[in-house]
Amino acid sequence: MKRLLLLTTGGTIASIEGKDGLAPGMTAADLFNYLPHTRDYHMEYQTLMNIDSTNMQPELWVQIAETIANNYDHYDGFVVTHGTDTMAYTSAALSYMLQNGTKPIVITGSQVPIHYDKTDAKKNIADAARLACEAIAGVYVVFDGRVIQGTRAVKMRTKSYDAFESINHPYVAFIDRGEVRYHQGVPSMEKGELKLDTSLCPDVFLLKLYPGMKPELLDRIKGLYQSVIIESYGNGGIPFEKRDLLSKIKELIDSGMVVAITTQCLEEGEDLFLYEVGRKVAQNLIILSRDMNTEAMVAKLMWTLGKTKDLQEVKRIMETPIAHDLSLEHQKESG
Ligand SMILES: NC(=O)C[C@H](N)C(=O)O
Repeated sequence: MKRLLLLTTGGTIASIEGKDGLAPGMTAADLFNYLPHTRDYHMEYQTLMNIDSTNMQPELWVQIAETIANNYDHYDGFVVTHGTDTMAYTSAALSYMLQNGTKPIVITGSQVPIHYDKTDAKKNIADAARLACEAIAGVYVVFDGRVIQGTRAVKMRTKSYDAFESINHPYVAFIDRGEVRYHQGVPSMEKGELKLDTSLCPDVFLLKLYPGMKPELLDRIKGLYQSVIIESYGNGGIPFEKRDLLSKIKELIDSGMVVAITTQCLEEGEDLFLYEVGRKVAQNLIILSRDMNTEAMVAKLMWTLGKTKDLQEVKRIMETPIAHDLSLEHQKESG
């Protein structure tokens, strides 16, 4: 019989109606009571926090990661319940902070509170516990029967049950009536000891580009942040005519800031070298996102800056795949 640890953090799954609207109010014991009785596992539980995931912070990621690491030897798998709004950031952050493990860490939540008659919560938490019994390693999001690599989940829908998709990466598995069907075989496991690395530097600014943006904005973030991720357009270009953002970016880099370029397009990633508007940027020391999603970029950059401020080294770590967060084939194919 597997030993599982359920850690609850709040979110809609644990929410009840308060006078100001839905807010988390159920404990880990309450959620545990909704799980089906089974002989497959023995589960213990702990209420870690009780927040709407809108209130999630990098320091709380560290708390979740440390709790898992501290209990790692005592359990075979972990289920973390979490609000959906920032679940993809947390799943990515945990993927970086907890590497080289040998056990599943499964994050789930729901679109509808668990105590409602019609809810996706019961299925999601049961599926998550089911996956946590598997002999696989790493961080996964389980939602609506889909198993998604922790670095590849993106919340696509605000209300529907199929809220999450796996972006730029195959689904790991599907869970149907308690049966786990792996999509491309059981994920292979690195043999080793769990490596907990929670050094984070949250000085990461995220900027979505739009026609008409004032380049002077970037002067305001100098000193306030150590880095900026720019969600540019399409394959990844930066305007250099009229409102000249390109010169500002050069200034930022010269001042020692880390600048990363990603794209507003969810699928297929950036390809900065394709167009003049991109190649001009690429002449600078820029971090390339390849086909990483923004949630993973934010978490990875915070995690990387927690280790080094050396731009070359930051670039090396950011552009190296960790926990399947980016595919190197991606640019070979398109370039
Ligand atoms: N469905 C949800 O869980 C949304 C909620 N606002 C949260 O992220 O905590």
